[in-house]
Amino acid sequence: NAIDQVTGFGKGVLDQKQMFEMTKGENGNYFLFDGTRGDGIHTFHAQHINPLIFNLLSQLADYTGEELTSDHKYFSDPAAVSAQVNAADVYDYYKETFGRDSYDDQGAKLISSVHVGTNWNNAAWNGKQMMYGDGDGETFIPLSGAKDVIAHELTHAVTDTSSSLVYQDESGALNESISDIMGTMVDREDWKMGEDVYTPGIEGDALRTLKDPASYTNALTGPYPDHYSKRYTGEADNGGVHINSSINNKAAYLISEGGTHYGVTVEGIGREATEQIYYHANTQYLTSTSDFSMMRQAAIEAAAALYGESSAEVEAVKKGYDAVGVQ
Ligand SMILES: Cc1cccc(C(=O)O)c1OC(=O)C1CC1
Ligand SMILES: [Zn+2]
Repeated sequence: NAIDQVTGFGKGVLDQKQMFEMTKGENGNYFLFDGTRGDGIHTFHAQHINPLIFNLLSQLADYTGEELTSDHKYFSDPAAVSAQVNAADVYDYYKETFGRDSYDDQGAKLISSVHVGTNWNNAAWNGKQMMYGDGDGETFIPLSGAKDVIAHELTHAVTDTSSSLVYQDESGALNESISDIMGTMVDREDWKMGEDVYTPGIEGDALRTLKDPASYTNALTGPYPDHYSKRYTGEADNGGVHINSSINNKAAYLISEGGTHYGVTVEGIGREATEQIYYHANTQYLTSTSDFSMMRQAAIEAAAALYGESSAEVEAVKKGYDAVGVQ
């Protein structure tokens, strides 16, 4: 309860000093439970269990890894410190920006497990909790170190408790895109995804970019698609959910920042209106099988409900989707 809440200290994955809420147990040990947000934020150590096994244990037995304790107020596990701090920041973003109390709007406990697998270059929301790999040190450093990654994973949980967009083909690409959009909204400084934990040896790159997706390439399609006519139609990656997400990502970027794309000029409406439109589209208009055309319609309806039928916001949404070839 509240009296056990104390301030913890530690360094994050990027070696930054962090302070965070944690709990003092009866035996005087401290552990990474923040009881001040919803039903709590709790970070555990997965002991490098194989990711598939960990995922199974998590689904079948609510297994969450081992408690991380410290006999004083300093925590020395950077991956765990970053997971706890970034989860709290993302909780605060959803509460302050949209009035949403955790991913289910019922205060659901935010559980993260770090050190999943060995040098695992992945992060995931597994339907019950977040799982973070340590990365292999070349492609990734511990993935809980990036706020946009945690916002991406937690937005998968928001999507699963709202539109439930099926993680396949066009609905799956929208599921992915909404996670990227919220990731870049929480980590407000840029339009890149994962830049803080991706390829420590290379400056300025990222896992994906929303600003100019075609400037990055991937193994499946080469340049990421920035127009519906360039979408990937193969089977890999659940029908290209991490590929075709770039088409909707580009639309969102244009709606927020404006620009001219394939001859279509969009007057940007800014991050604040854009995040509201996508949050309302995801929680009130989209359904589990929505495709790109329905995404356009849902964003128009959300903008009209929020700002008026003949608002600049509605106009920007229409032009943004015109620019990426989605009617
Ligand atoms: C690193 C990674 C691998 C596979 C799936 C995801 C996934 O969560 O879709 C993933 O995490 C991300 O994409 C976050 C945004 C950087
Ligand atoms: Zn994702």
